[in-house]
Amino acid sequence: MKHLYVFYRANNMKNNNSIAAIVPAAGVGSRMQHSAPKQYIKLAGKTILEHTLCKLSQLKSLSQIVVAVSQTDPFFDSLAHIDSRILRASGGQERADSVLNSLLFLENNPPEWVLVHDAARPLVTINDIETLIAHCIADDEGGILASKVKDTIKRGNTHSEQTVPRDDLWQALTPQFFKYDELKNALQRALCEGVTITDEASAIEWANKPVKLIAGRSDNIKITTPEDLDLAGFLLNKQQNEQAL
Ligand SMILES: Nc1ccn([C@@H]2O[C@H](COP(=O)(O)OP(=O)(O)OP(=O)(O)O)[C@@H](O)[C@H]2O)c(=O)n1
Ligand SMILES: C[C@](O)(CO)[C@H](O)COP(=O)(O)O
Repeated sequence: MKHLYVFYRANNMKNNNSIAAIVPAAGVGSRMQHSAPKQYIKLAGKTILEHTLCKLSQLKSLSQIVVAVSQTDPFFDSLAHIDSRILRASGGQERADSVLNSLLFLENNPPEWVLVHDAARPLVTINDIETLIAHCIADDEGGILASKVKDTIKRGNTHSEQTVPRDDLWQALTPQFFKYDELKNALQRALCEGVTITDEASAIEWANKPVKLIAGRSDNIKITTPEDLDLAGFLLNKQQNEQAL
């Protein structure tokens, strides 16, 4: 019995304050209308996914970088050179399924925290990620990068019916940073009950747990439609030039 207990502890105990990154990269990019999934479009010399992984690989605090890709993804092997911490998990039908699969992939040696970051957001800065992690760990609460809505917001379909007060409106960005157990349980339960989950915070909110809003740069855009490509390419080049100085 004692042996069994020791075996259980060794295999299921979380490393204190350990952090694994999860990168959902199994989407098809339907809104991009490109021949390949958008994460494999090349901008400023690298694919979007390579840019994202190069950013995360600068974070020494990460124990693993789990990338969820579709089962037929032919490109994953070409990413291994970026960082030895990169591991492959299976993508799912929706983004939330890809994240849950990645959490389950980590189940045998779970980290204390997970940092979930879209493959499609290569412009995130290390400074913003470190700020998010520091605030959440200091307060022992999960949170997300978000940017305050800047434009006047209208509600309506063909005609504007209302101007929506925006004082407390934020755009959700990634990374989103939560305790491993809390996120896995919330996501599993919410998906089981058929709740629509578009980001990790929506699962945590549904579970009535707090989500910190940490102001991040609004140019951490999610590359979604063709008109995002020129802007993202310009900003990636700018970041690379600044880093080279
Ligand atoms: N089944 C899915 C769907 C999305 N994603 C990932 O989640 C991130 C954000 O999703 P989104 O921008 O919506 O990507 P796509 O689903 O690829 O785009 P679209 O909705 O236009 O098809 C992307 O990095 C995408 O690869 C994923 O891992 N698994
Ligand atoms: C997680 C996310 O990037 C936050 O903005 C977003 O929810 C991804 O999905 P979307 O359906 O494209 O909003």
